[in-house]
Amino acid sequence: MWKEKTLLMDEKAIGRAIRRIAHEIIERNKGLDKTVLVGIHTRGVPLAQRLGRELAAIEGRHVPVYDLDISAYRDDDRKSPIAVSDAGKFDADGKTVVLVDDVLFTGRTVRSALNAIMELGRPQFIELAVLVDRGHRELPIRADYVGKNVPTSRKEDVSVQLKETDSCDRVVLREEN
Ligand SMILES: O=P(O)(O)OC[C@H]1O[C@H](OP(=O)(O)OP(=O)(O)O)[C@H](O)[C@@H]1O
Ligand SMILES: O=c1cc[nH]c(=O)[nH]1
Repeated sequence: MWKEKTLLMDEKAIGRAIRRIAHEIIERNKGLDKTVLVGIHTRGVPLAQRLGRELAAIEGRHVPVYDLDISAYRDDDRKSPIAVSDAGKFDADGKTVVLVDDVLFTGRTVRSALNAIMELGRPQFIELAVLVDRGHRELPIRADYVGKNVPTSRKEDVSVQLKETDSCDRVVLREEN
C-alpha cells in the first residue's frame, strides 16, 4: 500500500512546467522545422499531446505527436511498437525526436524507447523531456528538459496523475505504508 506524503506539483505547476519546456524546445532547436514528439505510454502520451498543443500555440504550427508503447516492444511484438496517433506515417529520418515521459527513474524505459526509435528510422537528434526526474539512474541517460527535479529515496514513489488517464492533474510523492 502506498501512502501519499507530499504534493510535488499541482495542476498549475504542471501547466507551467509544460509551457516552459515548450519554450526550451523551441529555443534549443531554433524552431520546430524538424521536431517530432514521441510520448511513452502511458502518461508520456498525454504529456506529449499537451506539449504539442503548447508548441502549436507558441509557434503557430503543427508538430507531429506519436505514441510509443514500450510494453509491446519489450514483449517482442515487433509488428508496431509505434502506434501512430497523427496523420501520416512515423518518419524520424533526419528529424529531432523529442521523447516525452512522466517520470525518469532508472532510465531503463528510455533505453527501450531509444532502441525502438532507432529501429524505425535514423533521427538526427533524440532529446528527452520528462515531467519529473527523481534520480537513481542505472544507465548513462539524462533528460534535456525537466519539469521538476525531485530528490527521492529508492523506497519512495513518484505518482504522476493526469486528467486524461486519472481524475486530476497532480504529482505526489508516496511511500510504502
Ligand atoms: O526510468 P524507469 O526506471 O524506467 O522508470 C520510469 C518509467 O516508469 C513508469 O512507467 P511504468 O513502467 O510504471 O508504466 P506506466 O507508464 O504505464 O505507469 C514511468 O511512467 C516511466 O515510464
Ligand atoms: O517513482 C516512480 C518510478 C518509476 N515510475 C514512476 O511512475 N514513478
